[in-house]
Amino acid sequence: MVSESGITQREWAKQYGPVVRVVGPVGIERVMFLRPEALQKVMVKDWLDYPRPDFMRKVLGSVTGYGLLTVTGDEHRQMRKAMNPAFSIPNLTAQTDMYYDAIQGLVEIFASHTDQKEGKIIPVYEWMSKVTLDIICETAFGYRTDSLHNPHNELAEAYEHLVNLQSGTNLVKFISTIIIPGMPRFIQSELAYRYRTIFSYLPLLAPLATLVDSMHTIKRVSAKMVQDKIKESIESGVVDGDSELSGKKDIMSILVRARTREVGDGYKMSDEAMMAQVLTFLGAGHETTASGLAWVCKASLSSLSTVICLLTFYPSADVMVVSERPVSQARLRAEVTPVHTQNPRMDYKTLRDLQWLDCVVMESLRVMPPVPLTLRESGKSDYIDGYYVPKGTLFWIPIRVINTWTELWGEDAEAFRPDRWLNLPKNYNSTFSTFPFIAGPHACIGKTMAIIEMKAVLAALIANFIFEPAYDGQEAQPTTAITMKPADGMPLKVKRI
Ligand code: HEM
Repeated sequence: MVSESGITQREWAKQYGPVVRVVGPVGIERVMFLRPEALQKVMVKDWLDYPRPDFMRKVLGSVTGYGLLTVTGDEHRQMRKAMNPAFSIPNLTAQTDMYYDAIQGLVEIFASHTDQKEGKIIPVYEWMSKVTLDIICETAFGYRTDSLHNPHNELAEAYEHLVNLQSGTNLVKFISTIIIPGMPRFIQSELAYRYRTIFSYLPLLAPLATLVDSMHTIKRVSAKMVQDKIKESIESGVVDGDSELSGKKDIMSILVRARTREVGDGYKMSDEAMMAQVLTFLGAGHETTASGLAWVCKASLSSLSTVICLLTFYPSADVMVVSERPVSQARLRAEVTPVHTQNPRMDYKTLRDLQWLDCVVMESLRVMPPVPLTLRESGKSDYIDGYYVPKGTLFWIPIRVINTWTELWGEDAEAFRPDRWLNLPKNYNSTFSTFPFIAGPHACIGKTMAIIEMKAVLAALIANFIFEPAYDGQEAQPTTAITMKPADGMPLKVKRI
């Protein structure tokens, strides 16, 4: 069993093909399907019959609240309908400029840390985490965190502790405690917070001490953000019928304005649901984008690091051949620099239309998806892809395996090769051939925002800096847990251009 996320499943797919069934230690059946028709049935057509498993909702709920990421059925449908307008293209277009104060801060910090000759080794993931936290707080809540300049920002510190808990062992410990009846409610209580240090003395419960402590801070800050938004909307006299784009453009302001209208069948988002969305956006939209950016930096910012990265991820002779193709760095800088020089605050449309930037970001999300795997459970017995799947079966939705399936992407499927996006495989399916944001009613609501945000940060970095491996033989070290972040914080040598 390989510990890196999605790798074991990939080996199984290579050995057994697109349908794999595993019987676990206590007889629990797990299955994995790769073909588009099977994914279409489970994730799109019959999605209500294949919900997220209960334990997964409890784990996610304890960190991201009971918002869009955890609710299901009708409640999910209503909530999603209420939230979709806040993620519309016109709104994203209006929001893109809000990314740039944080991006400019990041560029200035990197510039002050580095020079043109020697460069300096910078823990890239740490800074990606700060810039994405500042961007999500600004765009989602109109709240200035400025964790880039404030190393002790309480929200940034709380998330750092929480994210550092991510490991396969901690996840197993956490799942086995969270399924105890009453536990999800208990760990959110004041009592658990007051006596949290006791957890650290009990090996199975030790990670809970950090979780309870961090979540207490995150919830306190989040509650203040929601209260401020509601107060602001009352003071500014939000009236029924205000359009999404009138007034403030952050997502919460739009949701507060949307509360003055019903989305049909009498649904209006409660204060509690608003609070859950804050936790959801912070939990789902921050670490994922930070990891995505860290991987794309490693994969694309210098031809040298691209070679090393390819050798590291995929140490095979084939890949070495691939890495000798004219690759990303020079091409990306040549594309981005003239546009960036004209206007460093590139708008939505410019970022969307830069072709090689798009290839690089999409290829990185394909090969190193920040969420490498998710789960579903069958609520009914049925045939899928010709196989009988009984009710109660656990499904791996093996995002990383789907993204690098040789049957579709060819023999070099695991190689980072952005130019494949200029000539997609004949049987490429835009919904099911790459799955970093999954598909169907539970598909990532922040997909377009995440891609545009990654492009904006990457474009600013590539126009200003050269990135190289921090040391000879540097290897990519993906963690194995819910998200796939670099275990070593991804140190890279950064030089000013
Ligand atoms: C590169 C960055 C991102 C990646 C790879 C990513 C990936 C995903 C994936 C795989 C899911 C489905 C999880 C499941 O159902 O098992 C998801 C759901 C979700 N994501 Fe993202 N995400 C990213 C960024 C964001 C951002 C920026 C936001 C918000 C601002 C966001 C908000 C959400 C929400 C609310 C859901 C739940 C959707 C629903 O069930 O209706 N994500 N994301």
